[in-house]
Amino acid sequence: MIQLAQPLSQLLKLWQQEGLLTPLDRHFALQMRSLHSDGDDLFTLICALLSRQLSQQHTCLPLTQIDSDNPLHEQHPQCQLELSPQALAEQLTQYQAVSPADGELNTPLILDGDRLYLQRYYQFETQVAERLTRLNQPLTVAAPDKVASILNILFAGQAEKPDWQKIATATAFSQKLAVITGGPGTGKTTTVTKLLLLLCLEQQLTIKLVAPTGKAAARLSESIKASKARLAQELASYGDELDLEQLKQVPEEAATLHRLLGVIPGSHRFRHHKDNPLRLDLLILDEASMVDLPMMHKLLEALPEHARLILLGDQDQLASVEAGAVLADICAGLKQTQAQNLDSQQASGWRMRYSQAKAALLSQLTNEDLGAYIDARPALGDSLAMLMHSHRFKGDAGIGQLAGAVNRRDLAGILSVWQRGYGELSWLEHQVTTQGNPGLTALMAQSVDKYRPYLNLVNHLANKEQAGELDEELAAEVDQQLDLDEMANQIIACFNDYRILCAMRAGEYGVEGINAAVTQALKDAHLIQPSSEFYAGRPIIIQSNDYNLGLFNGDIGVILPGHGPTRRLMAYFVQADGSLLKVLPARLPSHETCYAMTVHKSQGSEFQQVAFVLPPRPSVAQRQLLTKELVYTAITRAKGHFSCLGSQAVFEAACSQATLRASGLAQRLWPA
Ligand SMILES: Nc1ncnc2c1ncn2[C@@H]1O[C@H](COP(=O)(O)OP(=O)(O)OP(=O)(O)O)[C@@H](O)[C@H]1O
Repeated sequence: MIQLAQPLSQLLKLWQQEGLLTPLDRHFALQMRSLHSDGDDLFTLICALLSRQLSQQHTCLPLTQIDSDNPLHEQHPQCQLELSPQALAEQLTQYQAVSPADGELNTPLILDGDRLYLQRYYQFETQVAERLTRLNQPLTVAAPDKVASILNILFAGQAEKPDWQKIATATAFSQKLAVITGGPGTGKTTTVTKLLLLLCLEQQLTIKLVAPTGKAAARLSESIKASKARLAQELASYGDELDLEQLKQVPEEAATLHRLLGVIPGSHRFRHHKDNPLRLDLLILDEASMVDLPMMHKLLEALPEHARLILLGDQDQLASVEAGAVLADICAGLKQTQAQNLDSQQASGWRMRYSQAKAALLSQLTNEDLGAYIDARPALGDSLAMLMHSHRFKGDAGIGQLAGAVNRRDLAGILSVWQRGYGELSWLEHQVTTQGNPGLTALMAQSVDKYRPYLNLVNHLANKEQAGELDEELAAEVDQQLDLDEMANQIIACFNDYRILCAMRAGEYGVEGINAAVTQALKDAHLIQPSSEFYAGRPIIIQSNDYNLGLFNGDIGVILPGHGPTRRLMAYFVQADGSLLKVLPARLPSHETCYAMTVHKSQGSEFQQVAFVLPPRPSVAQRQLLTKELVYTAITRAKGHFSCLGSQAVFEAACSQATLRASGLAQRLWPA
């Protein structure tokens, strides 16, 4: 059944040394071998492969994807399987540790068709699918004509036909689950704000807004506030027809998911769960693409049975850092092959699928003809709404064009966007020689220039600090005059104008190398004085959760002189509600400098200007991480300017590779 060049325990060690397995993968396999089999090599190998899948953020091991000639993808294969996937599946069910999906499920491993799961992940996946399917149900619309007339006012003067924002609002109003997806600037927040106003006009609901990170929650609050202000202006002339006072009732404060679920310090469990559900009628979750399968499971478990759920996000962005690609799986049923793609509005490769009843109701509410989108098997389609048209990247603006071409994996299109010479795009070419890399030197010069306004503000504040050290009374006076908090807010906002995003962590062109290089360049330009670990102006990113302090993985802060006569250095963070959190540097959980950060960590954030760094000569392992979702996410973090330090070959190779996460969720939600 299995051919090995050496005893398996030696091979496991070798594979770990070669980076083909993590230490955890090897230990898991050895543990399972000793607990659940009498040293069976096939079983042990399969356990190692399953654990490796989980380490690579897949939720299961599809047996059909195992390369029987070279299961570990080694350079010189040392292991061969002599079983077809079917025979392997049959063999697996012989082991006591494996049970079939329709069985008792009290074994550590579950085999569902050709997919092998850890029991826990099988349960996460099936329960998430079951709850989403249960949420996919229509709500009674008591007064459809009234709702239709309000929608007409909310979406008056829209040129787009059909008006997908209006349809999305009607979908979310009339369905217990709504998933509103779209790229940056397609109007997700605008749509949700109009929906919230419609709900406030029609019903009394307890509504909560959440996002996966503090940064994303803060941005959601800001966007909703801005959108409410725009809406108030747009609707000013409709005061007789709409009770505009209700706009004030539209909630705008967003919390993090952790905060909503109630963190219990020192525990992985949350205060809210199945037996202590959240107290709300409607939950709106933004940046849903960042939520992994286990977290989505926890959230759905804590959602009270009667509650409605709205997910917002961009299905084309990087999948979650941990296992699964939940939002992409939810949208999977709308993905079309070229031949099925009948209509230019959905030219992006997506097409809506409505039941007859839903299409009729949506047509009644929106006066849009949706007959072309009726599907005999709509599955989750009635709950989905996709916004395709970006209002941010107007006309032929470069960032939007580039993001679109990358998303379509259109290499000729990508090249032509770069060649058109848009002012908002710039390319820095790697020219690595023994003398150095002029491309990197140019990136450093650009970064000194872009971080200069931020550091000038910091130094302005630090100079006041010196005045404080000299004289306590004067310091107190300066405190009053200055409103330090306001200044800290300004400084953090200024820091967020520019960011370097790296494809990877390690190496000269990863976050570590680029941070060291920028620190040196800023020091040479006399903008910072990094004589000790903490210095005024050092930006930091938190790397673990500290529930007591209220700091979470990915939170970004800056080190600044604090209040009071001593003006000790403090780390300042803007929290989800916009308030400032100040922490003594010595108390910070693990953190690192963040002039540069990974693209993964940048999800949920936006910057006026982004510089993206690709490695000049990626290793085999690094190449696997370079995907079109990574490049798309990096580009769409930029609002005003995007530059890339790279080489054409690496950029194109990354854009040619799409992320594929093994999961059974899409099939459960969209049965064939
Ligand atoms: N139908 C529309 N017509 C004109 N402008 C619009 C329309 N919808 C949205 N906009 C504008 O586009 C910009 C982006 O809208 P919005 O913030 O709602 O998008 P979003 O999808 O939530 O973006 P992000 O993904 O960045 O959060 C806003 O300035 C908004 O005013």
